[in-house]
This record gives sequence, structure tokens and C-alpha cells, in this order.
Amino acid sequence: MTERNHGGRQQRPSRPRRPHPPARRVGPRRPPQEDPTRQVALDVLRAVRERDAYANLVLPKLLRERKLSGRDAALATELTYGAARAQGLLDAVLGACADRPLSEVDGPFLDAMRLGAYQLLRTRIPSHAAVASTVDLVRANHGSGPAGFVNAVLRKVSERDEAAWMAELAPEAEQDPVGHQALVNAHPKWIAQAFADALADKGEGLAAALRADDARPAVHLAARPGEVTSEELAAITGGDVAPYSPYGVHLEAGAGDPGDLEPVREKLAAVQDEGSQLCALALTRVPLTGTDERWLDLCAGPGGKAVLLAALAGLQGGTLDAVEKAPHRADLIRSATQGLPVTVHVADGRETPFQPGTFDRVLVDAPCTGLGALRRRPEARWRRQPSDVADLTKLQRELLLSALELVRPGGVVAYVVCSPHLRETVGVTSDVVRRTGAEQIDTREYFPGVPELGKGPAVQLWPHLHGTDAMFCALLRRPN
Ligand SMILES: C[S@@+](CC[C@H](N)C(=O)[O-])C[C@H]1O[C@@H](n2cnc3c(N)ncnc32)[C@H](O)[C@@H]1O
Repeated sequence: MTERNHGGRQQRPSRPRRPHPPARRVGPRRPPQEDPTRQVALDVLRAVRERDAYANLVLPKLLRERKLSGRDAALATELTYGAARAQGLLDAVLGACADRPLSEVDGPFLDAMRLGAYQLLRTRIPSHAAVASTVDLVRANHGSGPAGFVNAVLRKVSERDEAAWMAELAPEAEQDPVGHQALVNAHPKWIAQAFADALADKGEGLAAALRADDARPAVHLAARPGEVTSEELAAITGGDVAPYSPYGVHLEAGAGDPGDLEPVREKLAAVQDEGSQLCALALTRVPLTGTDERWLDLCAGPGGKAVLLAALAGLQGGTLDAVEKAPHRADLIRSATQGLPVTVHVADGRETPFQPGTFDRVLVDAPCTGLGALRRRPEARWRRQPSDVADLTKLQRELLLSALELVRPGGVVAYVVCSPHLRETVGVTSDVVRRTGAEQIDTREYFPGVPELGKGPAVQLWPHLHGTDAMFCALLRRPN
């Protein structure tokens, strides 16, 4: 069964909405239990906090090293990603239960408290087991003193369920609707505000968007055009054909490491959000007058969209040039596009080796805040800062201007970001259109069959409306 994100909170092992029975006091002399599953979760949370590591890179490595699989791996994944995603909400509750500010709590104890609070508030794990297992970990790693502190805090957390805590801690919905939705859906307020601005909705629309963004997403695959159909790929993988992309397949959330699937290992398919597929496809769908042979991907690493574009270009006798600034990401493009008509260039997209007007179609999949893919990067929402936006919009504008120079008159450029932040989306495109006189194409026409695309001309996809990441796509034509 495919998980879709069309609204309701989902895929979280929900617990009954009633107060927990008080947890048993855990005495200091009870021998700690070995708990490799929770130890993995704790170690990943620590790496994320101390080294700015990415949970979805560290976790699979630790699971492999410690030989955890099956239910143990699934539980470790749920606890790690869940606690990372919900950090702000968990901290609000922990802050209300601790006898000191959380800023004065040592990091490793805070990690453990978050892990315990996540189990108490957002899983079906019985309260006594959630508290005792966490306290055991702290005792095994740090001794009895800290274990007593963590025990006391978690016992207070266990006195109420998530809804009761939110009723006490969240700002009133009437007075501060965005602040309310931000806390109850575990998002920083500035990100909730960016969603509200893009949706022009502080009510049910915002709530649905944040809920969907807080749920674990399905894995999306893209079949390589010309190699395998989405129907064949769905049959091989046990997934469902995607609703909108002709190359897409959805797999159930948590269905193991998709990189291990045979079609992915054999490069017949790639892991790629359906929204990304749709944005790359939109570029290829706009009719052109004149030549249609040379395509450019100006920010191509690690190569997801380059594969789709190059396969489609190849089927009609064309080629793709792929530009990427970071050499190691250029290597990833080379590896991903093996066998396809692609030339990879390590270069800055603002200073490429190409003559103006060289290309018929250009994709600018610009570096961005990634606010549209937070559901796929558990800790990202707490790491991003509002100050990231200004630097990125400058770069985005410069890359889009460069693309409009590199495309021939009459050719088409797709500007794509994985973010709904208005400054990164319509802010950049409207500024560039004003400066260059580029024609804004009604992008909605090139997302056939996709509902709820708003008033155009650009397209903003959403997890709660489309089951995709919140990708933005604007199609521009260079004037003749
Ligand atoms: C959003 S990612 C592109 C994702 C890619 N299109 C895909 O589908 O797999 C943006 C990429 O742009 C690269 N980049 C950043 N600054 C750049 C620049 N000035 N010129 C070219 N590439 C740049 C980043 O290293 C990153 O790989």
C-alpha cells in the first residue's frame, strides 16, 4: 500500500489520547538492560547535535555496523527520525518538566530526554517501558546521577499525553494561529510562517500542510525512460504506480533501504520524489519552434533530474550538459548518468564555458533552503535559519539570469526550487522577469492531470495536496 500525504496525520504509531498512568519509579540498583536499538537512536541523535550529521546518512551506517535489522531496525528508525523531527515540540514539553533551563542540560542527557519524551508522547510504547529504557541507557552511559534527573523529568512528561501538553503550552490558536500550528506540528515558527505566506492560509490549509510535512513520507522511485515502465517497476518492487508522473512509483514508508532494490542498483530506476520528476518533465513538455537538441542542467548534482532529462533527450537524439560546482557531486552525476548522453562539467553555473544562446532547454534546479523537503530530512527544520534565505536568493537570481543567457532566443528555462518560501520562489522569478523581459509561461499546463495548482503562472506543489515534496517550478521563455 502506498502512503499518501493528502491531509491527515499519519504513519505515526499513535497512542490513545488519554493521560498516561504514572511511570514506575526506576530505582538506581536495578541492573540496566542491554538495548542496542535505542542505543543506536541515541548515538544518531548525538551525532546530529554534535557534528551536524545527517540522521538519514548516519543511521543506516550504524544499523549495518551493529547488525540491526527487521523490527529492531524499524524501531530504531522510527525513534531516531521521530525524535529528530519533533525536537521543538519535545523541548517545549521537557522545558516545562525540568527544574532548569534546557540550555543548562548537558547535550547527551538532552538527547536521551528527547528520545524518552518522543516515545511517551508519540508512540504506543507503554510509559513505564519508555521511561525505564531511557533511564537505563543514561545509567549505562553516564552513571546514576544523571539517570535520576532524566527519570524525574520523564516521569513528569508521562503525566499527560501530547494533546494535553499542547493545550497547555501552545499559543492560543485565535491569537497566534501560525505559532499554534507551528508548535503542535513540531515546526519552527518562521517555517510555519513561510508555509502560511505561500498558501495564503493561516487556518486549515496551513494545518494540513504542516501535518503532512510532519509525517513520514512514502519512498518515490523514477523509472528510467526507455528502460522500464512505471507499471513494470511497480510490479518488480511491490509498489504502486504514481498518480501524476508517468515514470513514478510509490513505495510504502519504511520499506527498507530503497538503494538496495535491484532496479535501483542496476540503474533502471532511481529514488526521486514525484514532484522532482514532474518539474524536470515540465521543462521537456513545452513546445519549441526550431531546434531541440541541446539541453543543459545548470545545477545538476547529484544527478537525479539529469538522469531523467538525459534519458528523454537521448530518446529523441539530443544530449544533456550537466554543470555542477562541487567536484564530488559532479562525480555522483557521472555515476548516476552512466550510459546516457551526458557531458559533466565542474563549473560555477554563473561562469560556464558555454557561449550565450547555446541551449534549447535549460534547467536551473537551484540550491535552496530545502524547506519543501523537510519530511525527508528529519533534523533539517531545526538546523535551517531564516538568515539562510538572503544568501540563497542572491545566488538563485544569478543562476537564473545565467540560464536565460545560455538558452537560445525562443528556448525555455525551468526554474525549480525545493522550497515554498516566497522569496525563493516568486520573489526570484518576478525580479528576473522584470530585469530580462523573459516571458512567463503558464507552467500549470505542463503538469497535466495534477489538481490544485493555484492561480499560476508558476506551480507550487505540496505534500498535503499532491503527496510530493513542496517543489516550485516556473517556466520562462527567452524572448526572440
Ligand atoms: C538542488 S541541488 C540540485 C539537485 C539535482 N538537480 C538533482 O535533481 O539531483 C543544487 C546543486 O547546485 C550545486 N551548486 C551550488 N552552487 C552552484 C553554482 N554556483 N553553480 C553550479 N552548481 C551549484 C550544489 O552543489 C547542488 O549540487
